[in-house]
Amino acid sequence: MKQYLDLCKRIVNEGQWVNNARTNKKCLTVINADLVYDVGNNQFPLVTTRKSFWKSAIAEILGYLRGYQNAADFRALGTKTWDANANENQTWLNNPNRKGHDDMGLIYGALGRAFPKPTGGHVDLLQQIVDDLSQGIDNRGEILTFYHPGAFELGCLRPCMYEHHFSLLGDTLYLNSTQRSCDVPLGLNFNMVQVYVLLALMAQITGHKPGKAYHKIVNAHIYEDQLAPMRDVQLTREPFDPPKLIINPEIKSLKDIETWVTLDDFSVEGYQHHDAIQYPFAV
Ligand SMILES: Nc1nc(=O)c2c([nH]1)NC[C@@H]1CN(c3ccc(C(=O)N[C@@H](CCC(=O)O)C(=O)O)cc3)CN21
Ligand SMILES: O=c1ccn([C@H]2C[C@H](O)[C@@H](COP(=O)(O)O)O2)c(=O)[nH]1
Repeated sequence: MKQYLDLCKRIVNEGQWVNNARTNKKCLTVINADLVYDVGNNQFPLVTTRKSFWKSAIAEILGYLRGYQNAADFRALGTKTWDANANENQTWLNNPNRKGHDDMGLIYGALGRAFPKPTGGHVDLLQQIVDDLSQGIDNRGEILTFYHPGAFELGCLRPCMYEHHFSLLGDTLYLNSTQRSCDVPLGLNFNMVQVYVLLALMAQITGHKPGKAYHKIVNAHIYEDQLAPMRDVQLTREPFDPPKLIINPEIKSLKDIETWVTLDDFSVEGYQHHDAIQYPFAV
């Protein structure tokens, strides 16, 4: 929580205004932030200075792991967070590659679970990583990437958290996640949860202890219409102690994640938080 608040304060105090053409809004921006989550010691990085809808964040990461590319599938899992990008962005609505209502196109897991090979065919990057890690193999390239510049025109948004690199040291699993662009009031609130859950789940299904997750953010910003609630409300509040995340120990394989896991398999213990803040969302 402290590292999140420090980043928010840094943007407010030192950020520079940058015009964003895609959203037609100005963003107060800093470059580079490195956050670390101690998954092994269950230091769940949940924001306490406002109510966090953490289940929605977990639904997003489950959808990515399943390779979903339709906002209706995300809604069925328990989050509406992709509705606007799928259905309200004029550039995407005008894109001939959009396959109709709720289509998000070739993004995130849809790419990572079927990454096109230059020689034809696809690779399921996630399945390969799970297979390697389950056998205790770390080939120093256990990288789940969602980044394919040739596919940008086929999706509603380029992936923000675009790469997750897993590493084994002995029986402990580590994760380095990289994010190119970060909406700190809204997106990061979710992304911290997702990096944490991704390492916790991958350790659980591959039979390892979770270690630390390292989250690198390149462009960290606050949109112009989010600045006042962040500076004048959220940053005036004192954080509470972090809660604990509990994951159903019956989740034992990637198949389990693909077939029966729901948000009921996750719970949070001891979550004390301040009131909700509704931040504006830039489509
Ligand atoms: N501008 C922007 N910021 C983002 O963070 C973002 C995008 N676009 N587009 C793609 C995804 C969608 N994400 C979203 C979308 C909506 C919320 C949101 O509205 N959150 C509210 C309530 C969530 C709920 O009730 O489920 C919040 O208060 O956190 C969060 C992340 C993250 N990503
Ligand atoms: O997981 C996510 C997904 C998206 N975001 C934010 C970061 C930006 O504010 C927008 C994406 O806009 P681009 O013009 O494609 O950079 O969404 C996030 O923080 N986390």
